[in-house]
Amino acid sequence: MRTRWIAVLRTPVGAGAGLLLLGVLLLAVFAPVLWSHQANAIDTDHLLQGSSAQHWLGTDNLGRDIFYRVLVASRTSILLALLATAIAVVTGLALGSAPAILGKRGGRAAIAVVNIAVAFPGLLLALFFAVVFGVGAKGAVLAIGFAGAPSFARLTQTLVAGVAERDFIAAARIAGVGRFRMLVRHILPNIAEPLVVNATIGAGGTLLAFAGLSFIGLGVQPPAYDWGRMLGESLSGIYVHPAAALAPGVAVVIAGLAFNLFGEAVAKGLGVQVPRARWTSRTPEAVPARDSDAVLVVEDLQVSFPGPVTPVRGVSFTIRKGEIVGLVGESGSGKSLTALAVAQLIEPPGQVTAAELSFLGAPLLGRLPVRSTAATRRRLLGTSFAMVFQDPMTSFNPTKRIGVQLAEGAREHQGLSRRAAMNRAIDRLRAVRVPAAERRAHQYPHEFSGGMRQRAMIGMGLMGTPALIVADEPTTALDVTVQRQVLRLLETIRSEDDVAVLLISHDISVVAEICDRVLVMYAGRVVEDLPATELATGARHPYTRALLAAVPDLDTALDEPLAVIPGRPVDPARLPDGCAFAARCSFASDRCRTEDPVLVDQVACWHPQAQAEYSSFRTGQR
Ligand SMILES: Nc1ncnc2c1ncn2[C@@H]1O[C@H](COP(=O)(O)OP(=O)(O)OP(=O)(O)O)[C@@H](O)[C@H]1O
Repeated sequence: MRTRWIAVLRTPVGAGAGLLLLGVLLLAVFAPVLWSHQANAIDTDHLLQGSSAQHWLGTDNLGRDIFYRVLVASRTSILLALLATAIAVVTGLALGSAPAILGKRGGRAAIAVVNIAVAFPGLLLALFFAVVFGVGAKGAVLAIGFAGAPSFARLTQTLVAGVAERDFIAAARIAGVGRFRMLVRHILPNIAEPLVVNATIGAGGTLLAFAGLSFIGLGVQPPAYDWGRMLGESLSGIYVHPAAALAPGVAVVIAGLAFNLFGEAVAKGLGVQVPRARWTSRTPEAVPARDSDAVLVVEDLQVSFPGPVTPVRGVSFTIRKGEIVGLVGESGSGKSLTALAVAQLIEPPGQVTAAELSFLGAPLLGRLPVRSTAATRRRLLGTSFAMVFQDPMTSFNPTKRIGVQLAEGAREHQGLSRRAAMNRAIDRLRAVRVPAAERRAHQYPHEFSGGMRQRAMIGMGLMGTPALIVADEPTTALDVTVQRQVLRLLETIRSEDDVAVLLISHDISVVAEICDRVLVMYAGRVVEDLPATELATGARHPYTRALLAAVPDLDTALDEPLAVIPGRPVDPARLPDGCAFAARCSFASDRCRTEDPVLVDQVACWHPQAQAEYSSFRTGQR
């Protein structure tokens, strides 16, 4: 990051703005020390004089030198502007990050407050607060600070929401990191840069606003003086002594420009822009897992969004100890939403309902059973549940060392000391075959290769004693060799530690390679559930068959076009009556177009096909 700032200062605009700002700040520090005497010296022989060799910009009504007074006023003007900016930023940061800390209701209230405050013109707010806090420098600082807060609150909200979407936040949430800690350690470091840049630009505007309040007599009071006050005092004589009125005005413009230009140059150089949903559910009674080996029981899971649109429509499955279950389907079939719902990562306005959603026998939805608390539910997920995301680059917080990120959850849930947690992190990195684990633990995510980052992500899941790893397209961003290594690693973890795995992929050949069972999803439903070994011969749903037929292999004729599934996946907002796949299915009958088939005997189809061998698909890799 430091090198990027240096690069900005090396550009002509960056260097110019930086020098100008440095000059203004040095002036604010040293001018009162060097020239207070000249600025305050009263010379009754030279009252209200124009420019002369002795007084370059003339004198005021007490014969004081305007030039030196403009220089000396720089400290009050800039200091008060910086103070007001600091108040605006801190208040804005507190208001803007409140939704991330306060949960659903408090968050909504904070957003409403910000929305209302933003709707008021800043100048009106400043005048209102100036009257509330009283006339004078203190009142003006508070007034301008609070008047500037809503725009920083909105900026913070936008930035926090942007970071909250990232996978490393989801990973930290699954690891059970608390809201406050999440904000301080994961979110704020990632939004600090745009905030600082915007605060710098904002300081220019604050300087101008402060001069405005002093100009109309609500800011700095005599005998103190700032540029605004000087401007106000000399305005009446602008036609006789223009320099006396123009000089403080020019000073405001130059100082304001210095902050603005510098902020803009840095924003441009760093690529900084100058400007979701929580858990609700039906409340089923706690249903104990019916199967003592069941790690995850999902019964009639629905995920919906306002529209209304229900991209996941009644998904049911059970994953048992040490089982690897594949969830496969085209893009948009609802695989990721299913995984996110299981991980409790669907945010409002998204809604999750299920007849049952339980993990290791504990219900994840609805009212908590007696003697259970939200903290125990969080701890259960934090220690026994792991999620691996598609993009290993976004899965880690870029500002923190890998080892620290792995250690964080262990410190929180297992109460390990800093050193013990770091030792476990190194041990887990070794377990996922990261070479030179001790050295690597002290490196940042960008120093890891893609495959190594993905393995480190799996290592993060292994910090506790996971019973289930949900891996959402864990190999899609990796090349084939690394993809194979990651799949092998998941398989090894399963066989060594009896960990269950839900592997999500749009690639049926990846799923077939390591899974025990395959769930095929289409338009938010599981349309077929079958053992992976039966994929080649036992698939009965026309959609599963179409997915299999679209996988090329060494026997695929090179001179013929690759098989594709005709048509496009359905839009969850516009589901047809009957079977959602009917429009693309060559076996569809009138019944298919009017009646929606349900999963019976592991297949949801009115015309399940007889078992057959697929020439173009092999599961022989297993
Ligand atoms: N926040 C949301 N609001 C409305 N619709 C959404 C939202 N998130 C996802 N969807 C819709 O839900 C459907 C299923 O999305 P999901 O991400 O689960 O698909 P997927 O099968 O995982 O696809 P991919 O492989 O591309 O990730 C998509 O049509 C998507 O547009």
